[in-house]
Amino acid sequence: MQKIVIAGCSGRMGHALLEGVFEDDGLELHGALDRADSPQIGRDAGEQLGRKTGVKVTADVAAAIRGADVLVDFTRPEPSLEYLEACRRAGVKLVIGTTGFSAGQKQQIERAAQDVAIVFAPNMSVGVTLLISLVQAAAKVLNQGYDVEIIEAHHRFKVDAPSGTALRLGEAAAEALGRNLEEAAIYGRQGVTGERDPNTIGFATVRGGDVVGDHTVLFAGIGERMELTHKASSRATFALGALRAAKFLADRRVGLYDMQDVLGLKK
Ligand SMILES: NC(=O)C1=CN([C@@H]2O[C@H](COP(=O)(O)OP(=O)(O)OC[C@H]3O[C@@H](n4cnc5c(N)ncnc54)[C@H](OP(=O)(O)O)[C@@H]3O)[C@@H](O)[C@H]2O)C=CC1
Ligand SMILES: O=C(O)C1=N[C@H](C(=O)O)C[C@H](O)C1
Repeated sequence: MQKIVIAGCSGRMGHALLEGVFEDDGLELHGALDRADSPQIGRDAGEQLGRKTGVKVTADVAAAIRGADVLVDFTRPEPSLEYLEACRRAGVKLVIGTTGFSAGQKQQIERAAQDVAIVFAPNMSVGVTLLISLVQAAAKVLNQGYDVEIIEAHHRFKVDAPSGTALRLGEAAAEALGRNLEEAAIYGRQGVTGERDPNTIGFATVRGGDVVGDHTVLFAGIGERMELTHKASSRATFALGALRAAKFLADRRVGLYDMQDVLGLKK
């Protein structure tokens, strides 16, 4: 039985993860973290889902992870890095699904992975993990005369843009095309922009309503265009992927992994 701590347990993904843990006989809810000023602190972690778990929501990370196997984090970059350091010190493995990290913050995660095993991925769904490989394959063939544009749509509550997934898809395309995404990326256009630079990779962001998460990678040439699209219709897909990642970590002591490692898609 793997002992799981859920960080951000009162959030949208927190609830999906709790449901996933309740339905999995191989997993046990060991701890539940939320922000110190959350009204859920001190309440049973299952209360909002009509369940009694015996685990109280806390902001005390050291107490929550004591004796745990894996912390699963879907929060914000700042608390995520705080949990990362606590887990590194305590030898507790991590699944990090949070997005919106800066380059420096991502390096902090890389460094921590020298001491503890971590799965870090901006999208834990099987479909998007496969999409990353498909984009790499497509970009290698459509490497001349095709403009690459990435379009994503999410719910009105999302706080970071472009999505972590869109950025990862951009990295996959850039790598396959021999480009550096930092130099190639164009985040939105306005005014007299001039003709499109063929070396760029464009990003377009849509926010509205309850869209769970849509991503399209467009390869647009003269006379044809190809679109690779993934649409998530439930957060359960991300939660199941994250819990699969937690199980993958059972046999790993240190190292930084992504969902392609978890699904065995790396050559
Ligand atoms: N990798 C993947 O597959 C996926 C990644 N994500 C990412 O996961 C993250 C969370 O998404 P979502 O669940 O929709 O977001 P929510 O806002 O619904 O949940 C975030 C949770 O983190 C808590 N939180 C926020 N700020 C702090 C803080 N300073 N300290 C401690 N806890 C805090 C929130 O508490 P409170 O409600 O009290 O503010 C809440 O419980 C985002 O970065 C999102 O992009 C989302 C879906 C899939
Ligand atoms: O915030 C969300 O909801 C999601 N965030 C992730 C991202 O930024 O890529 C993954 C998913 O699309 C949902």
